[in-house]
Amino acid sequence: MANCGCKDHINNNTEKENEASDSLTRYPDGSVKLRNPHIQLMDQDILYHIALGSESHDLIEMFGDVKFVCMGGTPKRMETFAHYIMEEIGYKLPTGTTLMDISQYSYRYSMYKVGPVISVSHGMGVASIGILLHEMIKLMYHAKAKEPIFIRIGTCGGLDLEPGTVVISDSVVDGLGNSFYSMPILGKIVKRPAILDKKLARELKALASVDDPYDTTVGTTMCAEDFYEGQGRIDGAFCDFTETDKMQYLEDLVKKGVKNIEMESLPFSALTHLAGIRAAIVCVTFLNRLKGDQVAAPKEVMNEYQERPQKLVARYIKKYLQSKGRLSSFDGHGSIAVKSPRRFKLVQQESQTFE
Ligand SMILES: O=P(O)(O)O[C@@H]1C[C@H](O)[C@@H](CO)O1
Ligand SMILES: O=c1cc[nH]c(=O)[nH]1
Repeated sequence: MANCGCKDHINNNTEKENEASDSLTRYPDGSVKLRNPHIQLMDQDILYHIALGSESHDLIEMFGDVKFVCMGGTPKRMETFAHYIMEEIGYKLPTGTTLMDISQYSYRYSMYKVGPVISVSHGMGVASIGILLHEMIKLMYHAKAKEPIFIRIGTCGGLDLEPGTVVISDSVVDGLGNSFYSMPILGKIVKRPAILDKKLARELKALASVDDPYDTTVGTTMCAEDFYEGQGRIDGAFCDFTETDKMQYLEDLVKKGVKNIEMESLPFSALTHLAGIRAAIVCVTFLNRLKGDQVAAPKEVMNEYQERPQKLVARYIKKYLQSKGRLSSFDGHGSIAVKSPRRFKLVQQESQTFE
């Protein structure tokens, strides 16, 4: 039975329904099946916002080995993560080369590939991550990547949590408490259940160490449409509610088990679920929203906070690769690098078919 998105169906999927949905979203070898009959009929599929295409690039050769697609808001964070994961999985680039921003000439997102890991920026908010998700899911399909796992490495506002706490989402709600992602399509609201992989969330939580000098917790994440009024802030350019109204709303969220507020979790959980892709969200809190609205921590503190979700995700990736005996098997294959910044620019421009 099709999942209509109401709470009963979201929470009560039977094994049979799950199996049926697996066969809709995956080929027997684990590669991603698209729920869109039109794509197969197209001569080529241009992944416009990531500057790749099914005819202009050998996507199987470039991305067929991808196992993890990690995404986060800023190009800088995702470049940092690419270098960090390279170090952690013991990957060495050939001398004189550097990681290449594969999507540089889209001028939209930045993407890096280190062995089986993609690190890509998604920008801010539902629309921006939604577009990237369409193209990353199609990229996985064209590349015939097997059972890829998507992880969002983000930042957020915490609710009743010390700043710097790591929150692993196990469910997602919108500002009205609904756990589906709704958007108008052809003049009608389409609701898609926002579901994350609870097992993956537990596996990530198990990798938090008692020696970490911060807490790691699991809970519900609220996805807002906006940073200011949509997150109950009184410090935007507009505000028609009082501090008391705001505190009532935030305290009510706490009572309902909401641990953090960010801006991408709804499309991220809904579209990965619809594609049959296991997915998790790991965010660090920049502030405790019960104590204020302004993000005022010094830059160095925020930079260190942002490393925390990256550390947890790196532990997971390392453990996974270790379990497959693949941790120290990287010898220069599987990453996308360029010889020197100057040569890289020339090569990219020569091979660019669209901008
Ligand atoms: O992954 P990021 O840090 O972008 O996540 C949150 C949600 C918004 O995109 C942004 C707002 O500051 O941060
Ligand atoms: O409060 C915050 C902090 C970071 N990102 C958000 O969306 N909200």
